Amino acid sequence: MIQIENLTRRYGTFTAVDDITFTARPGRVTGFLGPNGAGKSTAMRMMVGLTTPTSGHALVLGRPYRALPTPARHVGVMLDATAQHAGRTGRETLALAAAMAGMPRRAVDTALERVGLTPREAERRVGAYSLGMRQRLGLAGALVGDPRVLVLDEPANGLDPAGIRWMRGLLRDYAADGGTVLLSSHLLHEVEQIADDLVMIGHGRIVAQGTKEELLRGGGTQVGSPDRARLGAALERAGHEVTVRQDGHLVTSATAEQVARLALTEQLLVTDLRPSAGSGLEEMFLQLTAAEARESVEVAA
Ligand SMILES: Nc1ncnc2c1ncn2[C@@H]1O[C@H](COP(=O)(O)OP(=O)(O)OP(=O)(O)O)[C@@H](O)[C@H]1O
Repeated sequence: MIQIENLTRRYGTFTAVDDITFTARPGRVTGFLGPNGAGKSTAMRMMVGLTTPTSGHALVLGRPYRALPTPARHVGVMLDATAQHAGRTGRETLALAAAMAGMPRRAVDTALERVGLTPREAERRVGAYSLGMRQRLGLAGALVGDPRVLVLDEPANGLDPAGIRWMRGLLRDYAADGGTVLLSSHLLHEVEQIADDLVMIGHGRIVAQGTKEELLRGGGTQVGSPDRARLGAALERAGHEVTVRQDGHLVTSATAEQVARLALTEQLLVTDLRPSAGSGLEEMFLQLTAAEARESVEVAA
């Protein structure tokens, strides 16, 4: 379990992480999603004691990370897979991580097996690894202490679709055994494939959070109609939120059935009616982050 409460980090007058609160639960993979510069890495660094919060706190397994005895036995951390020492072999890198976690040497082989690096690959220098192999090695380093919690910054970066599927399987199994996984990404399709719960941030602030299903449901209904203006007005009179998309479709908080009933009552023609979630999390993510950007422009103005 990771509990983040009112976590804030300022650099001078710039607020990188702005009062975020969420919980990553055991048995779940939580995706921490946001565009570049949204504050994900800063928040994760605060979770693992590398950056001091300006205010608020982050608890891992009920304690601040720094108060955990032998933290690597409790929390597996991968912040930057490209930062590994290029001159060491994969096995040496893991042997060091295992020693620091106070784990026996066989933990190295177990971790290598878990991430699918062969003994031969493990004998090669990290400098010769592809980005995908480095991600696997980074993940092995996080797993070597057999922790109950994983904090992974952009773990899918550089993985091909088969690699992403593999990682999804690994993290799902880990969560199914009761583990807690928090992973960040700036790519929606990655998180969509891997996570159960989502926390989206933009400009340091949380713009949406919930289960993936909840957030998809929250996408509303899209409707096409030659009587768009009248249908939009009728939906608003009935208390539903309505926005007009660039392609002229309405997106409303009403369900498809509510739209259909209203159109029938009002004698309006509907030419397209479907859950807006069909357009994927991506549109919602873009809308949310765009809204966040507009808001900060307004605040700044
Ligand atoms: N030490 C620092 N001093 C000043 N500003 C910083 C510092 N660390 C981060 N920032 C700023 O905080 C903001 C958030 O950065 P952060 O790296 O947390 O974002 P991110 O969501 O992880 O982005 P990315 O996906 O690009 O890694 C950025 O504008 C960054 O420039």
